[in-house]
Amino acid sequence: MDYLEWRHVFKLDPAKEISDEELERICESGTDVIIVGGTDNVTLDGVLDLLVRVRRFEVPIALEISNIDSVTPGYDYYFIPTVLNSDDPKWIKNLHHEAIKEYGDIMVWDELVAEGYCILNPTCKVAEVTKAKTDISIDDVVAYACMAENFFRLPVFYVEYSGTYGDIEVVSAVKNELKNTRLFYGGGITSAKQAAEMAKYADTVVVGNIIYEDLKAALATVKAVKNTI
Ligand SMILES: CC(C)=CCC/C(C)=C/CC/C(C)=C/CC/C(C)=C/CC/C(C)=C/CC/C(C)=C/CC/C(C)=C/COP(=O)(O)OP(=O)(O)O
Ligand SMILES: O=P(O)(O)OC[C@@H](O)CO
Ligand SMILES: [Mg+2]
Repeated sequence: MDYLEWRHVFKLDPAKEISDEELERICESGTDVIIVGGTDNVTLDGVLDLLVRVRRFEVPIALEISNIDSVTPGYDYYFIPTVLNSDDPKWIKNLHHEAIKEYGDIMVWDELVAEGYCILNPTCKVAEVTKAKTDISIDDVVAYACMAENFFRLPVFYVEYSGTYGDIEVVSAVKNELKNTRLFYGGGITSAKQAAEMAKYADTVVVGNIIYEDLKAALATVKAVKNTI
């Protein structure tokens, strides 16, 4: 699977506006993939609009499913989050159970990539929605990573600080733990310097909100990540 080689990801939120010119710069930036995803106001219209517009370019496109009503065929990959540090089974496995019961027969399993999320910014929307337990120690996070890799055998463990720059100690401890599962880091990257710092530990660095706030700064993260070994 190509995602094993991705170093840099731009995450586009289907609930937010982006002009054709800005989108072209993102798609032609040298990023490895565009992931389409967000927490709320994710609609089928928004998901289809980005699919059609990004398809004009060569970059692969993945949908990170946040609700079942906005899923459409046509994406290269489907990323399925399960929030390991949520206290509500809905976000760990119940929505997934419902989806598989309803659509299991038509699913193309090879296109699906399960992601074990550990959400660590207490004030972000996704933490609030999924009732994530964010006040946890580094040892707790490392244990979730170990669980993702060795117990559930998930291909991706996602350290999520959505909206705020994360703790490098946490990311580095998780990296030391993981052998096969890929480490995605996302949250609060606003500069090339921060992107390069996280790229020292994370296999894949995800850049989201800054696209909508400072496109030039967002574009600079691509080279920063790619140049970090
Ligand atoms: C070809 C075809 C149609 C195939 C698909 C078949 C199919 C139906 C497959 C579904 C398989 C399946 C098991 C689906 C699971 C369904 C589901 C709804 C699961 C729940 C996923 C989940 C836990 C969502 C919670 C939210 C979450 C973790 C979202 C990820 C994105 C994220 C963290 C965004 C960050 O938030 P953002 O919006 O950026 O925040 P700000 O606005 O504050 O920036
Ligand atoms: O939007 P930011 O804070 O860059 O976070 C990226 C991504 O991890 C969100 O799911
Ligand atoms: Mg966002």
